[in-house]
Amino acid sequence: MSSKMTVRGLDDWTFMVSTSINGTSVSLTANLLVIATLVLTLLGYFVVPHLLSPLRSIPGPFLARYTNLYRLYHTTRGSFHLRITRLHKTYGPVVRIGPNTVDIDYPELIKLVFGTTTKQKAEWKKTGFYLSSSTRVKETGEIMYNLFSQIDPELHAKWKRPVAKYYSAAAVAGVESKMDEVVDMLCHELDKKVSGNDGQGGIDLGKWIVYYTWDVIGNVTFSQPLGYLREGKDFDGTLLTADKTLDYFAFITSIPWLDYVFDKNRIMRIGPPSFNHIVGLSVWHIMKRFQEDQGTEQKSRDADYLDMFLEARQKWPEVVDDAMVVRYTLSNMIAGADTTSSIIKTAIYYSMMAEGRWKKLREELEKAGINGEKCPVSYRDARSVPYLEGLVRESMRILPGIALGLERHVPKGGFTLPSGHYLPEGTAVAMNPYVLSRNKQIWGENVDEFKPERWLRAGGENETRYQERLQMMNSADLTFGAGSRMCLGKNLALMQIYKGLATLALLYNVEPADGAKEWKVINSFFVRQEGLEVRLTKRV
Ligand code: HEM
Repeated sequence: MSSKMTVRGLDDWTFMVSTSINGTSVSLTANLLVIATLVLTLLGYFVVPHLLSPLRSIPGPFLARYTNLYRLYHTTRGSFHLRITRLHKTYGPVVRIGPNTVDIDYPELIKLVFGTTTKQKAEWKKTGFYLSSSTRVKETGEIMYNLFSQIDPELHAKWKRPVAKYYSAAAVAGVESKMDEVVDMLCHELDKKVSGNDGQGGIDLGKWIVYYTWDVIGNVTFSQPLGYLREGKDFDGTLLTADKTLDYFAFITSIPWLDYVFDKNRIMRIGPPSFNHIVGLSVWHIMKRFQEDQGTEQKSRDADYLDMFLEARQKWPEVVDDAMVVRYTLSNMIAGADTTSSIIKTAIYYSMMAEGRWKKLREELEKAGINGEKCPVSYRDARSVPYLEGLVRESMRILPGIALGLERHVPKGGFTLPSGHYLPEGTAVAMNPYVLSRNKQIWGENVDEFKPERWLRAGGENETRYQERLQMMNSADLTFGAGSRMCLGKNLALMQIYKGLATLALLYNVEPADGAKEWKVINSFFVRQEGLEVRLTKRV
């Protein structure tokens, strides 16, 4: 009976094939074949690897087991930090967020994964997540990696050595006067806004903060602000391009090879808008500096980063050529402005949303003997005020400037997580500063509350207990990364943040503008907030 059926089946099949030649059932048969092939291919490509994967016992969303498209989709929506926090609430400290990617919420593993000791240094290498944040040079087709995007540990160490010292706290003190010039420019422009509208209408202070940080980066790198404060707008489109490019970087991190289709495609570049303009700007400044150096005029200004990079070129000729100088300037420009403005905006937003917090900041500054006549406030003074310290640290905790998972590959030999899950060599492990800063074991039940006081010594708390608590909080703080790939510009960023906030708090009252809408937080490659509408009035 069954063999008959089979034969009949075969007959039918033959019939269909033969009639297909005449064109009657062709589409049905061909469709069945295509669908079967597709199903088998999909099974082979997505399902079989999952069934065989050593990560299959790790919990996570269903789709993420099979494809990185899950992560790509949520990253593209600009709210991945919220999604991943929810996933950790559902699944616990280990979540599989891609076929080969696991997000972990173990603050105690920061030291190991990011290699904070010499022995562990560079064992857990950066993944392809970082590669896209480089630029393909239009003219030569070369991909220009920078200090951030270079994932080869040896090359990275070689590139970093000649310039690391220029980012120390002492070296950064040398560019403070350049920062002061830009703080003055910011206040000058804000004063015009205040007197222009009598402080009644709203202004988008967030925009002015972005202009401030980009102009600071221009001034400390090239001794020339980029001009956004002066023009009062994104006059050359660079800031919009930067936003779009960072959105693209965020999108591509989940599937880095796609970058060779869209951006680093040698045959026909499809998109996104590139940082070529910033490369061009850097090259222009470098050429100008060469010409100036050949002139007889004595340099009468403080050294800027370009001077330092050119000094490195002289001292380390085997590593630093002209292209490397461009790479260094690009690291400053790409990594330094939007990250910093994001933290300042968060601090202003949370200060003005809670009754009296902005005022308290001013009172604490004044209590420390810092008043409006001392503006721009010196970094040293600003750092001496514990409340400002608490405000800045809390701003970085509640919304870190980078809120995507920082990824590293598991090294040779694999690694077993505290949960007992084994991760083989090559697994991508992500640690997200946003997730870590919501770990209740570290921060307590009120993790979602903005509370600068958590960084200060509490009433009744003795010094030893406070120091222990502080150390615990510090060890879970990944805002600037950790270990050998820690943020090189941390001192520069902190100086901008502290000086900017202290000066603004002394000179202006800031309140939400009448009828202001809720601001929008976009988790791009860096966190970006839109719509910080405030009512600004001058105080002194
Ligand atoms: C509040 C502001 C900033 C934040 C939150 C921030 C955050 C970070 C983080 C998290 C990393 C490490 C990424 C990783 O390991 O996966 C990093 C690296 C880096 N940052 Fe920043 N950054 C800030 C400001 C700056 C500034 C102002 C500069 C330069 C002017 C800068 C330059 C760099 C560079 C060059 C690296 C790569 C360092 C290396 O791999 O050696 N950053 N940053």
